[in-house]
Amino acid sequence: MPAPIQAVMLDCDGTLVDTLGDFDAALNAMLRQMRRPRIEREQIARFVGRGTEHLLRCVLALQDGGAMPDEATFNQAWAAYLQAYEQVNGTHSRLYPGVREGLAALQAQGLPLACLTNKPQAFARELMRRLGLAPFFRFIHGGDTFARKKPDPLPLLETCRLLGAPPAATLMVGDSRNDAQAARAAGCPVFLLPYGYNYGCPVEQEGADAVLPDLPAIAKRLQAA
Ligand SMILES: O=C(O)COP(=O)(O)O
Ligand SMILES: [Mg+2]
Repeated sequence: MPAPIQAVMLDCDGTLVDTLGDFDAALNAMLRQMRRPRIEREQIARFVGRGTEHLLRCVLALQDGGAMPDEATFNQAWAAYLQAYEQVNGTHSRLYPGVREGLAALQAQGLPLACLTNKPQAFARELMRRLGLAPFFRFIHGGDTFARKKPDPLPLLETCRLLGAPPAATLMVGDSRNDAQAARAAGCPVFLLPYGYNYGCPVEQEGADAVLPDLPAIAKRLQAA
């Protein structure tokens, strides 16, 4: 770790919260409404992490032999999905083990924290509130907060600026190559957790500064540094 860490940004889906149950419920409600076949969780997990547009395009293309949806189909899916997700948000989600303790340990070290996800901001804020995590974060930023989303470095750079810490001293904690690529491009150090959604690939190959088992292990590593 080149510079002492002054602030931490944490991804949401696959890092803090196992949201696969919410994605499952909302996507299958959308597909039902569109009179399409259902999709299984294992398949959904491979599409999570690059935001809602990407998720919907992947699901529809999978069902249509790889053909991307036309605008009307996409717009229908988008409206149905957002409505369904808003209804289920948090109902079928659970925190990964150690998340609350890990966030408390980071906070106890005096580190300002931000949640930085590709989920729409309104859904992310409501989810954090429902799970009781909102008070840990100075900012909760989503995929629609800035002009571009991860793996673009922009949301990380903007969040660092708001946190008042230089990118080189702001740690990104995530579960996927989007987080690693965005962090690299922003000049932020990055730790990955192995239990989330990384397109079905092991996170060890994503070039992170470290892969650690859970959030408490990350807090311990920062304290020891
Ligand atoms: O793709 C999403 O909707 C959320 O993904 P993230 O929380 O891992 O950024
Ligand atoms: Mg993630």
